[in-house]
Amino acid sequence: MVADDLSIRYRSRDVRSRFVAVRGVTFDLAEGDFLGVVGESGSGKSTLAATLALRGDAGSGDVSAPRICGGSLTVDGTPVRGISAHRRDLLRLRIGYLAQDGAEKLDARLTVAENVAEPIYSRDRRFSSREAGAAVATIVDAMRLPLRVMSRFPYELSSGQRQRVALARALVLEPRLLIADEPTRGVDVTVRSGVLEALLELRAERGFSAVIVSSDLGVIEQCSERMLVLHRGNVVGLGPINGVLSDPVHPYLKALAASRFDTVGA
Ligand SMILES: Nc1ncnc2c1ncn2[C@@H]1O[C@H](COP(=O)(O)OP(=O)(O)OP(=O)(O)O)[C@@H](O)[C@H]1O
Repeated sequence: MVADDLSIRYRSRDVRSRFVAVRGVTFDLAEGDFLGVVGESGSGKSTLAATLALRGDAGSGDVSAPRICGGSLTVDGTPVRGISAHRRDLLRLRIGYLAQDGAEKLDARLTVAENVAEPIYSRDRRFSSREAGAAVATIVDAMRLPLRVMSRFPYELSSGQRQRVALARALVLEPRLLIADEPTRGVDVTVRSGVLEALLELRAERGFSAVIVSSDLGVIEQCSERMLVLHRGNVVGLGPINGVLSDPVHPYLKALAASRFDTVGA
């Protein structure tokens, strides 16, 4: 994936909220690379994540969806700006996407196993149920969830468990690229590290690349080598985490560097 001077805006009917939410993002992500995206609330992280996952507006007419308004985005060698909805849908199959509200979007009428299996059957209705069951159990287990949750309904789980179910759903098709917006949102601190370790183990096994969004620097440090820091829609830092925080000039980077020191000292 390559983003080159990528800018994203919303085109709400309300003129006051038609604005460029993310400006001039440039990075590349090689196979197996994990890139963390950090920033305070409203800095544009989810807007960027949805766009990278090709969930933005590509002629869908959805006015609430973010839209690329400058620069370019290339996924698997395909420039995505202006591609047809059909080609975009095919590309999407290679991307696992955990939206920020992924846990809330689980289907309350389906069990956990059915929710996780749903992308498999959306792709191929006649897929073998035995193979689908094995793929679901493997990924649910990898997300450090007890297998007994498979027969439960989402509302019977804790919010952190639901987030892990949503993450399992994003990974069940073994995507080449994962875009995970707050993968540890609501996840108990005692399990958080386990979930991030599980992602790293899966990377070692499957070799996928990922963009991991979090407002928590500790989460990013644990699962990625590089980070991109957003502040009010602008990139204020990009590179190896230690490098970005070693000599911060921007006030937000200074605050991030200080928070890291506090955490280490605590
Ligand atoms: N559908 C939308 N229409 C118009 N503006 C939007 C829309 N969604 C988000 N925004 C605005 O875009 C900006 C970036 O929002 P975004 O959700 O990407 O930030 P964020 O960094 O993910 O924040 P948080 O950590 O709180 O989720 C904010 O000013 C937000 O109000």
